[in-house]
Amino acid sequence: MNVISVEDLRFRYRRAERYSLKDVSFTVKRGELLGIIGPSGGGKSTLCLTLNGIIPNSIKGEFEGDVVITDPRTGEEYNTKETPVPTLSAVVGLVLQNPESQLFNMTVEEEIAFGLENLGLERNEILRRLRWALEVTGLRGLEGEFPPNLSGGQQQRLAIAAVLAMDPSIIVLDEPTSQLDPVGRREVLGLVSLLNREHGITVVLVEHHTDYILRYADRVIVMDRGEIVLQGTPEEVAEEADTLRKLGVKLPPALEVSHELRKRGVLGEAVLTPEAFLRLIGRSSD
Ligand SMILES: Nc1ncnc2c1ncn2[C@@H]1O[C@H](COP(=O)(O)OP(=O)(O)OP(=O)(O)O)[C@@H](O)[C@H]1O
Repeated sequence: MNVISVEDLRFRYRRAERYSLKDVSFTVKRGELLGIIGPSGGGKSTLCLTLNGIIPNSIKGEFEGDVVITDPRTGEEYNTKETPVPTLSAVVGLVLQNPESQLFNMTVEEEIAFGLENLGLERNEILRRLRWALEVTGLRGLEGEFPPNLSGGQQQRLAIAAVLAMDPSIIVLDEPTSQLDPVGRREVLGLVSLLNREHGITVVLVEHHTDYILRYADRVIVMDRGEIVLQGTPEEVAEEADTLRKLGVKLPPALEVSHELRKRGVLGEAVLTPEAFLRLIGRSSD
């Protein structure tokens, strides 16, 4: 079942000279983790904003094509240009780059409960969702903390908790780790994997760290200048290492090295992870 279906999408911001998205088409199946990579200015953030309808409903411009979101729980289909953003937000949660820009309440608990109170849910349901969001994001025990006092990784996990409390079946994350140190990045990407694998949440993840995308994504889209230039499984996309390098996409060292060794006839295949590389050259990764 496709939960996201994007067809011939073109978008130009008001007063912009060029289109930021050009003839973009792809689908995402229920439960998939779709990774989006590509150079700066390629249109990744713009694409994220089209997935919960902020474009074209709140940010206007020249919009052509269709983005259709299907709620896997009800089977209901929403064409984003005909659906209000709050309706779409209940199905597609959006997490942005900078956690600080998404946090504005006095405590962790208030931050998570904020959107819930506006939904008109019963007190018990609010508490159930609050507890679940705290638990799954590992923030239990920090309910009373002032969000700016949290670490970067905790702040981003809090932004994710606030989105999760809305109970979306799809989450779109636009470079959620770009402001984080390696510890924070591991925390957040670990949480994203958990949500996808253990909780069946469909994930669209824009991420500069290609190693994570190639390791965990089910499918990968590479964007450049508003267009999808490559699309496929991590293995298929990794086959195009030369194209990726030309675009300025940083490749995982295992892929770089094994790709070079394959070109020279030393290895028969290129691999995506250090573990696979060690196995290939006959050393266990244990
Ligand atoms: N609000 C805006 N108004 C006009 N043009 C914009 C706006 N936001 C983005 N753009 C333009 O749209 C194009 C795509 O930008 P976008 O931010 O979507 O790319 P990106 O791949 O997410 O880049 P980055 O990795 O730097 O975040 C760029 O040329 C950018 O200048």
